[in-house]
Amino acid sequence: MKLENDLYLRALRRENTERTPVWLMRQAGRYLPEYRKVRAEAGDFMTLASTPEMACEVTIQPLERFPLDAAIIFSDILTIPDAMGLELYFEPGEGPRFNNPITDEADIKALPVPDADDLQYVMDAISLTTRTLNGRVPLIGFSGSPWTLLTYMIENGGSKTYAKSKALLYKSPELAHLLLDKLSRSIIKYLIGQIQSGASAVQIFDSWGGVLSPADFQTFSLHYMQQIVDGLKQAGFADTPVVLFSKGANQSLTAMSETGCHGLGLDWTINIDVAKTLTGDRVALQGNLDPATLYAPDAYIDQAVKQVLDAYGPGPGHVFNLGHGMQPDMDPDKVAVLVDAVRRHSSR
Ligand SMILES: Cc1c2[nH]c(c1CCC(=O)O)Cc1[nH]c(c(CCC(=O)O)c1C)Cc1[nH]c(c(CCC(=O)O)c1C)Cc1[nH]c(c(C)c1CCC(=O)O)C2
Repeated sequence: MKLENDLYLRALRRENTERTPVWLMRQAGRYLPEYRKVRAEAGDFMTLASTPEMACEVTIQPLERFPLDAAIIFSDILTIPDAMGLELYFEPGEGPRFNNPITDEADIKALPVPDADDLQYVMDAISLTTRTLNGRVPLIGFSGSPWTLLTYMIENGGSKTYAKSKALLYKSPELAHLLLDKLSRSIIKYLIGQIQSGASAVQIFDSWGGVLSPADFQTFSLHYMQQIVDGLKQAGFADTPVVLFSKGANQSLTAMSETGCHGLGLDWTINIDVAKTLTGDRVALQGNLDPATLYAPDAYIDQAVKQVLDAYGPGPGHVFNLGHGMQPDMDPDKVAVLVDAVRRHSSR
């Protein structure tokens, strides 16, 4: 499909753009009253995510308010563990949980590697959203990284210490590798299905890559993201941009830039000019305003946006974003201020 606005894809390919494209992680969600309305009609999160008409509607909601340069399909990273049979649900106020958590070695050995068909509702949501967008902006597909999905599966939800996940890595590394390998094979199929359904680029959320030491990050996270980048290329999707976002893993940015991915997402704890030096001209960079900046007065947001743009400089390969996702208590009007600031300060 011919895109009316392909700034995001051109920036990921490090081509010159007339201004810096912008989208925001978690741009659809609870900070938008129109999201909360559809969410209430759906009843629970999985009904919302697995009903293509609803997923399409909430994907497009932020684009109706703000002139964003990309949409990201409304779904969740935990759809793969769900399709593996763990049965995802959300406990209000407690975050994600599984009805069938992993309890022992046999559970890991018995896990299937789902096909894209086993996540047909995601494929249907992507095709419907691509058709509805009708070329307005690119649609981003996504998945969790193998390591980040492992943590949710092993901890049965979020964690502060990742004690069970790390114990698995150190006590039973072969079992950890078996699980990470099953996850990366599932993710390759899932992302191929998403691209075939209409996604123009894919992002891998390695939200908890930063809780590993750099050496463990290499062995248990980056190695498997590399398999995914290679797997997509081998399957004939070398032209579809892949963005890796490992939060808190800035020490490994150079290694990540050597995987053959197109772009790296940055959290806000590194200056983007430093990241540029570490990654050379190998990748585009996405980021990296501290999301908490959205709690600041408008003039502060405006200047903070300008600082990130100035630090990156005028060269190609920058996609503006936050360093992590939007929070439910953020004010939508502040997003308008941010997006306007990116457009004004980056016009060339
Ligand atoms: C770690 C992670 C998850 N999910 C995701 C990540 C990686 C990104 C990150 O690091 O923030 C990814 C995700 N989750 C969601 C999206 C939608 C697309 C978008 O960015 O707009 C994306 C890209 C929707 C969602 N996924 C979820 C919500 C909120 C649930 C709701 O509306 O009830 C949304 C909008 C649920 C979810 N899903 C997850 C958590 C921790 C939660 C919050 C639980 C809670 O606070 O109750 C796991």
